[in-house]
Amino acid sequence: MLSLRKMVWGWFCCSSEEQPRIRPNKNRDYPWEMYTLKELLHATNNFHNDNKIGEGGFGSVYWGRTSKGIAVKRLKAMNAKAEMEFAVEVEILGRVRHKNLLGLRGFYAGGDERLIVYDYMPNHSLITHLHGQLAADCLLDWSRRISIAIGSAEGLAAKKPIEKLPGGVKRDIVQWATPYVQRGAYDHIADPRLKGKFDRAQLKIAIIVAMKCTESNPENRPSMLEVVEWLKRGIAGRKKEMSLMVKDIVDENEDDKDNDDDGGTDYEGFGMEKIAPRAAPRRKRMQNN
Ligand SMILES: Nc1ncnc2c1ncn2[C@@H]1O[C@H](COP(=O)(O)OP(=O)(O)OP(=O)(O)O)[C@@H](O)[C@H]1O
Repeated sequence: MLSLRKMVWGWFCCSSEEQPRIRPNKNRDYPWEMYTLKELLHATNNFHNDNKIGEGGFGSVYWGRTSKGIAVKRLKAMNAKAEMEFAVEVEILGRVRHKNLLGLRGFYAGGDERLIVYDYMPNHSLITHLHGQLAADCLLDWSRRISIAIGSAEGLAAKKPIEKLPGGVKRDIVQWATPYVQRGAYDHIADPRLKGKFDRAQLKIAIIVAMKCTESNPENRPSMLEVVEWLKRGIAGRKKEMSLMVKDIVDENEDDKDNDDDGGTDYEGFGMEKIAPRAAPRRKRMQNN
């Protein structure tokens, strides 16, 4: 992965010409198109605010119309990080076609403007369905949630090489769940809106896999192919493996506590704010699941 990073860095970092260095490859390794700025300005009504459909860490996303609906991400301030985001996104997403991965249609790079063009996804994001404005309309039941988890893992497994999360990001994602895992109280981690309607064995494996994926040491994390296999095959025949994984999680948590000298999380280098860890939930009755 490092070599890929360097490669794309080299392509973009020093580029100040109007023409981008990436060009469509005639042998079809790269199926993306190169758009002109004029085409994308026209499609998005000059990036009109009414066309804006979202905002991410690196820029705004606009709905646009060409022959079909497109979403155009317009990167804000061009700096080294934004160049990297652009290069990695075009290079990695552009190479992979998978039914569960957002299709990258093409890009524009010229001067200070970096635009990435995707298929338009009309059904909103997963987070909108789970916690946002659509959460009240229709509850995603357990079987749909687990099939989305498996589908996402399959999509990520297809998208290789993929960078592993750097160490240190664990707490914000799953740290709050650790005390429950230590006590085997998996039910407490489930979304209360499911009202207990979930497959307990699947829930348990999903939680353990999520925790393994965020281990501090990237080398201890499973590959996405392993994740797919665990989520699909479940606990059957691997109880021992599961209990070893839980032990690892508990041990790692103890190590984290020992190394934690200021009570905060070290996000330096990730462009994220320092966030205080969530308070451990009050101890409840032990549950064996
Ligand atoms: N292809 C798309 N179709 C429809 N809406 C999209 C599309 N791509 C992005 N969006 C909307 O724009 C928002 C911002 O997307 P963007 O990819 O910039 O950021 P992100 O994935 O949320 O976060 P990050 O910047 O960290 O990658 C999304 O949350 C979504 O609502």
